[in-house]
Amino acid sequence: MPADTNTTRSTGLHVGEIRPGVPKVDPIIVADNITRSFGGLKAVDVEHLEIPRNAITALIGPNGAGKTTLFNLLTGFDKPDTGSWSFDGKALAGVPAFKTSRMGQVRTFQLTKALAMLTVLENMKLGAKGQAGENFWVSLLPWLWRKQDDEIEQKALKLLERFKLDAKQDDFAAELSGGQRKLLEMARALMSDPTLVMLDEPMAGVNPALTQSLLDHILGLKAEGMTVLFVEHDMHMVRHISDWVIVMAEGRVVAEGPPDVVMKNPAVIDAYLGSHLDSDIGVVTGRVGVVKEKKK
Ligand SMILES: Nc1ncnc2c1ncn2[C@@H]1O[C@H](COP(=O)(O)OP(=O)(O)OP(=O)(O)O)[C@@H](O)[C@H]1O
Repeated sequence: MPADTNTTRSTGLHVGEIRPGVPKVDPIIVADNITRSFGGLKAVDVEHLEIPRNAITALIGPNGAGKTTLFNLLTGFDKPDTGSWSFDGKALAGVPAFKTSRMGQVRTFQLTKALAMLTVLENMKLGAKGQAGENFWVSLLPWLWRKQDDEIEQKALKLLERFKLDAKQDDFAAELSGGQRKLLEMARALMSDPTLVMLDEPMAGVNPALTQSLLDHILGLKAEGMTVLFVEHDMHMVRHISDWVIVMAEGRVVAEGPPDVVMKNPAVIDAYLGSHLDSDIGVVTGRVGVVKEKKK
């Protein structure tokens, strides 16, 4: 992958004045009037939102802002009360999760108990799409599914090598460290050759020793032409890795823009980001265009 592409922040992603809901030059997701309530609580109330293609977008906001609920809606794991949205120009409302993933939109999952009881390689194989076993007629022809199984295994092993988990292929996923689990979640997502990868708190529980590796892998996805959308509380990561930041609060998009612009917005800093903006992990990622300003 070209080194400069890997570290260059994408700019010029939006059209016109920066504001919540601003149109993007080349959006991969376009969402309109998405609402989802739980009882009397409107967890998500998004009027218009566009996610830029082949860029890294962070979705941030305080606890309970609606980030996970929006993620669930966009990926078909939950149904909105109202709204429509498209992925790559195709309408997605009402499309279930397994179909959105076949269409190229995949999300990572925290390792559940059941998945933790499987080996690393078995977890990877579960991430493959269009497996022969899903097709009744093909499943009756053992030579067809055995060949496919071999191909899936080869692909899984290649990815495990890339994520430096090949030595762990026969270990139970439960035995992995927090950071290795995150790498496995990402590697498993790549089994379906996605165009959009949605990461759920990729840095949560990651030991600093693996931070750089994780960041490099995420930058690598973009360098390969994928789009990344992630929910994250780690503001250092958000500042340094994202090309675009979307801020949610109380279900709504309250701000969005390039990280340096959003994070200089006093309302965003005071209300949502707290005061830990004074240190910098630019040295870790080596990204160009790193935000230098420190909060006074
Ligand atoms: N299944 C549910 N049933 C009832 N209320 C829910 C459900 N899921 C989410 N909520 C509520 O919706 C609101 C938004 O929650 P959500 O998990 O989307 O926020 P979040 O921004 O992802 O928060 P966090 O950063 O803490 O993960 C919260 O008030 C939450 O309690």
